[in-house]
Amino acid sequence: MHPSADSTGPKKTQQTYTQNLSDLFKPIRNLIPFGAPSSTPSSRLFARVPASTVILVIGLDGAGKTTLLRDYLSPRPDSVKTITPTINTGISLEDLQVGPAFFQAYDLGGCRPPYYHRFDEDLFRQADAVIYMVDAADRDRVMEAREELIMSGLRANNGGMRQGVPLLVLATKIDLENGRRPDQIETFFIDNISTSIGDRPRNVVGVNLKTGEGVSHALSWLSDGLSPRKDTLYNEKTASTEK
Ligand SMILES: Nc1nc2c(ncn2[C@@H]2O[C@H](COP(=O)(O)OP(=O)(O)OP(=O)(O)O)[C@@H](O)[C@H]2O)c(=O)[nH]1
Ligand SMILES: [Mg+2]
Repeated sequence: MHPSADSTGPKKTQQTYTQNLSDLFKPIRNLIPFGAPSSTPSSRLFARVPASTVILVIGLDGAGKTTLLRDYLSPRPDSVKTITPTINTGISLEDLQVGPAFFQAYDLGGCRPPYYHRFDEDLFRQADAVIYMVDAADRDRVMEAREELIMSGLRANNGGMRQGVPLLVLATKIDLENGRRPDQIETFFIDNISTSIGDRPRNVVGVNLKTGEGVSHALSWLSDGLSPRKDTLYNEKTASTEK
């Protein structure tokens, strides 16, 4: 809870929160000097995306966000910075620069006051791409994960993903016995909510973050679509995956 909430009540909290929201990311930019870190497979993959591209990595707790950042995108685990916003939202972001791109990960969902969704919306709105991570083996929470995506990411009135921003759904833990298959996740996350998703590039890829299965395929799709000289690729791939 925001520290001022106890003394000022909910209305003031909302105002304070809104007022500070735009300042939230300034410290992140200041903390991480822009420059080319050592060359890695991931930095080469994202080398051609526009400078300061923001890729939001989001999903419920335990979906695999930290594993993706630390084990697959980062040159070293300690390259991932944990950022606690200047206001006390109870949420921390993990931030990682990969070539010209910034990956920002945080846990979406849980038991939170409603104004937290404004935080979600703001993050979604500034994103140039969204990686939405879903634990395919957590059958009980797949519905919750979808509701969170719709509520903050897609249907927000003044926030949410901008038009045309690509959505990559990563279905993790496909190695586990009780995992839903990627095509089931696709039906649930894409086909059944196609009106909310709208006309944007989208893809669903099943991954095993223990072995890396599926990861480079998924990240290549994203980097290809964000790289200016291949801007037609999404249209081709999207067309071929639509049913
Ligand atoms: N078997 C299996 N385990 C996975 C996979 N992906 C992630 N895990 C495990 O799931 C657990 C949670 O992964 P994290 O990367 O910490 O998840 P997170 O989304 O960062 O979770 P929070 O920080 O709590 O929001 C870890 O023990 C991972 O090793 C996968 O594809 N297969
Ligand atoms: Mg984590």
